[in-house]
Amino acid sequence: MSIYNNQFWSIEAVDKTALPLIQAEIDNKTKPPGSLGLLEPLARQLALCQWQGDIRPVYLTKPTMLVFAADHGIATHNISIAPQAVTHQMVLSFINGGAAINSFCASAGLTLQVIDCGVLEPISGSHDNFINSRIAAGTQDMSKQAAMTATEAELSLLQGAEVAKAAIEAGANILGFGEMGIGNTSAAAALSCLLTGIPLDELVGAGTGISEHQYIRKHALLQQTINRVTQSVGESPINAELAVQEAGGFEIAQIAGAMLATAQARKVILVDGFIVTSAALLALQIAPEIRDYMVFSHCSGEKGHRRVLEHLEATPLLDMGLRLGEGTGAALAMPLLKAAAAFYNDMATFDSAGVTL
Ligand SMILES: Cc1cc2ncn([C@H]3O[C@H](COP(=O)(O)O)[C@@H](O)[C@H]3O)c2cc1C
Ligand SMILES: O=C(O)c1cccnc1
Repeated sequence: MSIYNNQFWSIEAVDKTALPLIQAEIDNKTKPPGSLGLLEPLARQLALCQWQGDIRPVYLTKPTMLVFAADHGIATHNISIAPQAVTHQMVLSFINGGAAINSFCASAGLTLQVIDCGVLEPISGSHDNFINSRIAAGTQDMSKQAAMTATEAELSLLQGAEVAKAAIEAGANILGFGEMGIGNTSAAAALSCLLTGIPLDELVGAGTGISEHQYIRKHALLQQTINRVTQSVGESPINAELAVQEAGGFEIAQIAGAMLATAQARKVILVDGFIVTSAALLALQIAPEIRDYMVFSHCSGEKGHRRVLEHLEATPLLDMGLRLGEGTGAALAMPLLKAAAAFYNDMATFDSAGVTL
């Protein structure tokens, strides 16, 4: 059985026959219909994901942010503002609590875990909030050859799934996904292009904020990558199995595996920015049913993100020009999920409050 097929993952779409009952519950709240905007479909989605045959409160238990990190061969071409060593340095900062994602997780009440999927230099020592899930010391340079082998790609999906399962077993029923990996806006752009057929021009952005000079080099390297792959495969878009090997990063592939395991357990997936969305594209191609469990937290300032969200017909909760990654957009959206659950659970109905229209 192929890991690139939902027969392997057995993800079940949510039970849409529950929709009228859930919608009626929302419409009975003391407010004009639809007046809570995007919070309403959000509450509906949470209720559908947790549906057990009758109307009951929705719960967000031990919300957890998983930040997957890895290095990228393509980054040796100086297409980021930072050298590859910064991936390792930022992972240490996540472990030590000093990064933006630490601040936002603390303020939103999220548990944070950091996962090394293939940072060049391994992290030494053991740490409470750190998981070693290494595949290799960075991917190969995708402009010249496939980023990873078939075995590495499969292992990435499986190991990512294990990380999510462990977080769910520890009590989480909602998982946010973040990433760290210098050069990974390049991997995300190439992967999104290969999976969707969206023109590369619309997907290559400034990442960390590179110069025009660097942008031209980044674009050329990504075009070289797409040409190399489409010439060898002979078609475009290509399937998830090939796309992840050719252009995936270890963190992106593990995020896709973790998302698949999250939906398999019928738990909610909180998608971050451009890079995490490229992992979502991968997971969606493997099991389209996963879509029901995905909440798109924000639209990043990275050029391709809006285009990919449009392609997915996804409405992000926030649009704040964030372009950091790490899971920051997902963490910032967490209070909105709590608010959606709160109004769904606690708000009075017209009957109970004695309000009549
Ligand atoms: C100090 C620093 C902290 C970061 N935190 C997230 N990223 C973000 O930037 C990287 C992607 O952009 P590019 O493709 O241009 O390298 C990823 O590591 C992403 O998480 C950071 C980048 C830097 C430099
Ligand atoms: O949207 C993102 O995920 C993003 C954008 C720029 C840099 N790092 C991440």
